Amino acid sequence: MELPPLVAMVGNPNAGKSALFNALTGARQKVGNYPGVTVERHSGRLALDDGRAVELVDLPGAYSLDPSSPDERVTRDVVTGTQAGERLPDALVVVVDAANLDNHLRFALQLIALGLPVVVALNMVDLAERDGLVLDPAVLERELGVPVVPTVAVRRRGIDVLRARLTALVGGTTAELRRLRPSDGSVDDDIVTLQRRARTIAAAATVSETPVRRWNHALDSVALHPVFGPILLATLLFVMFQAVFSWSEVPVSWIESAFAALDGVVRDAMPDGFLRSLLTDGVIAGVGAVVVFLPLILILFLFILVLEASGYMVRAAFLMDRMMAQVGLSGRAFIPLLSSFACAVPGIMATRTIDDEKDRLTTILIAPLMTCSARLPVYSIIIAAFIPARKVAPFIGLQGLVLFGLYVMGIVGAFVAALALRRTVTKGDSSGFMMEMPKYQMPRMGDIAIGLWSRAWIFLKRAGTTIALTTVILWALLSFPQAPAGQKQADYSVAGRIASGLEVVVRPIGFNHDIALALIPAMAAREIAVAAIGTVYAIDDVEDTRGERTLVDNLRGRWSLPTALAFLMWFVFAPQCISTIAVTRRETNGWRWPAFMVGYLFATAYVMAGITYWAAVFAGL
Ligand SMILES: Nc1nc2c(ncn2[C@@H]2O[C@H](COP(=O)(O)OP(=O)(O)OP(=O)(O)O)[C@@H](O)[C@H]2O)c(=O)[nH]1
Ligand SMILES: [Mg+2]
Repeated sequence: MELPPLVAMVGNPNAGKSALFNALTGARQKVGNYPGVTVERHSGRLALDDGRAVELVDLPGAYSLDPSSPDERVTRDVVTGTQAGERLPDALVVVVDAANLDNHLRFALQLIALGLPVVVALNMVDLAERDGLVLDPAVLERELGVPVVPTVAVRRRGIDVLRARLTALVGGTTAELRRLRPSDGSVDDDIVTLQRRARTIAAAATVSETPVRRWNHALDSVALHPVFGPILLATLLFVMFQAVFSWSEVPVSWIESAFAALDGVVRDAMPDGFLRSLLTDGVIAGVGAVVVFLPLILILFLFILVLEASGYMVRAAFLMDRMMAQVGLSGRAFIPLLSSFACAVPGIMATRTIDDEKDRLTTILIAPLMTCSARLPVYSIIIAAFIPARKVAPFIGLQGLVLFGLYVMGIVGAFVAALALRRTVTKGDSSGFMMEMPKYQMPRMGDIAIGLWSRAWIFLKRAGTTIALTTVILWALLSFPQAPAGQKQADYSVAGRIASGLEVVVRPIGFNHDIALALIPAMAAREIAVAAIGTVYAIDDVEDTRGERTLVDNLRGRWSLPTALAFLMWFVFAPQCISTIAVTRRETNGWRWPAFMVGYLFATAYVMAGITYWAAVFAGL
C-alpha cells in the first residue's frame, strides 16, 4: 500500500502553525516522538477536496535552517529529508505571521529555496489589520513564486482556500511529485541577503500601513530581536541599577542630614534619660536608617513604571517566555514574578492567573527570590559601606554593578529552584502562553507621578508603623536590663542574650552578634535589619556622637568584608518576611507549602552565605 503524501507545516515560532494544523485536521491527530530526541511529532489526516488523504505533520517553530535547539534541528532535518523516522515531505505549508512579515519571510525564502512544492499561509491577517497594516497577497505570490493564502487560523478563515491550494499542489502521485523537485535544495544566500530580500518583498506587498504601526514595528524589530532584544533588556536593567545609586546620592545625603538635625534638636531639647534615648536611639535611628532609602526605591520604580507604561514590559515578558519554558515555568509566571520585584505579597496573589496548579505552586515558591524593594535598604547600606564607589569602566560604577549582580543572583536562584522543583515536588508539564502586544506609547507623566507617589506612601507608612514599632520594641529589649560598667549593653540586654543564642547557629557562616540580633526583628520586614543595626549602634555608642558617626562608619569599623558579603548573600535567599509566609499559607490553603518554602529558602541562604564567607576568607579579603 502506498503511503499518503506527507505535508509539513513549517514556519517561525508563534506563526500559528499548530492553530492551522488543528483547523485542518480537526480531531484526527496523533502524537508520537521522533526517534532519539525528545521532540514530539504531531501528525494528523487531512482529506483533500478530491477525496484523497494526506498526512499532515506539525513541525516545531524555527527561525532558520541553522538550528539552535533540538526542536529546530528536527525541523531542519525533516524539510531536508535527513530526519530519522520521517520521510521527506511531498509539500510544505509555510506559515508566516502577517504582522511580522519581514522576519518571517526570511525563513520562508529559505524554505521555498529547498525546492519542495510550497503553499504559504499568510496567517494572523486579523492582527495585522487591527494594527493598521494591509497586505496584498497577489504581490506576495508574484514575488515568492508560490501560492499565498491569507488565513486567520483561530477563526478558520481561509482554511477552505488553503485546502484547495494543497489539493492542487499534491495533484500527482507521490512518485510524480518527487520528480518535480528541481535541485538538492541547497540554499546559497547568506542571512543578510535573505533579510534584505525579505524586507523588500514585505515592503512591496504592503498596500498601506499607518505610521503608528510602522513605528511600532520598527521598535519591535529591535526589542523582540532574538539577539538584540535580550541585549537591550539587559542594558536597560543595567542602566536602571546604575541609576539607583548614582542619582540617589544627593537626595540621600539630604535625608541623612535632616535626620541628623532632628536628632540634634531632640538631644538639645530633652534631658538625658530613657525617653530621650527612646526617641533618638530608637525611633530616629531606626526609622531614619530606613527612610534614607526612599530615593533609591523611587528611582527603581520610576524605571519600572516608565517601562510598563511605554508598552515595553510585555515585550520583556515575551523575550523571557522561552527562557521561562526552559525552567518549566509558564510565560504567565512572568507578571507575578515581575511584581515580586516590588514585593512578593502582591506577586504571589497575582499567580491566581495561572490555571495549572503545579505551575502556580512553583511560581509561588520561587517568588520570594525575586529581589523585593525591602531588600534594597539592606543591599545598599552594605554596598555603601564595603564596596568602594569607584568606576570599573567609563559610566560603570562598581556599586551599581554589585547591586545588579545581587538582583541577577536572585533571578538565577529562582530559575534553579524552579528547575529543581519542577523535577521533584511540583512535577508536571509546563503550558504555553501568548500575549497581545500593546502599542508603544509615550508614558503619561501624570500616571507615573501617581504611581511613584503611591509607592512612596506605602514605603513611608511601613516606616512609620511596622518599622517604628519594631524598632521601639527592639530598643526596649536592647536597653534593659542596664549593663553594669564594663559590660556591653548589646550583649547584656534581653535582646543581646537572645541574639547570643542565635549567634551559635550563625557563627559558622561568619555572622557576628549584631547580625544575630538584627535577624529576629527582620522577620517582620527585611529593611528592619538595617533599622535594627542602626538602633544597636546608636545605643552602643558610648560617646554621644549626635548621629555624626553614620551607620556606614560603624559598619566599616565593626564588620569584616567576608561577613558583609555573607550577609548580602543571606538576604538574597532568606525568607525574612512574615507577610510572604502568611500570603503563601492563604494562597495554598495550609501550612504545608509555606513550611516547605521557609525550609528550603533558609537552608539555601545558610549554605550560600557560608560558602560566600569562607570563600572570601580563603581569598584573603
Ligand atoms: N488573532 C490570531 N491569533 C492567532 C492566529 N493564529 C494563531 N493565533 C494564536 O497565536 C498563538 C500561537 O499559535 P500557535 O499555533 O501555537 O503557533 P505555532 O506556530 O504552532 O507556535 P510554535 O509551535 O511555538 O512554533 C496562539 O495563541 C494562537 O491562538 C490568527 O490567525 N489570529
Ligand atoms: Mg506549534
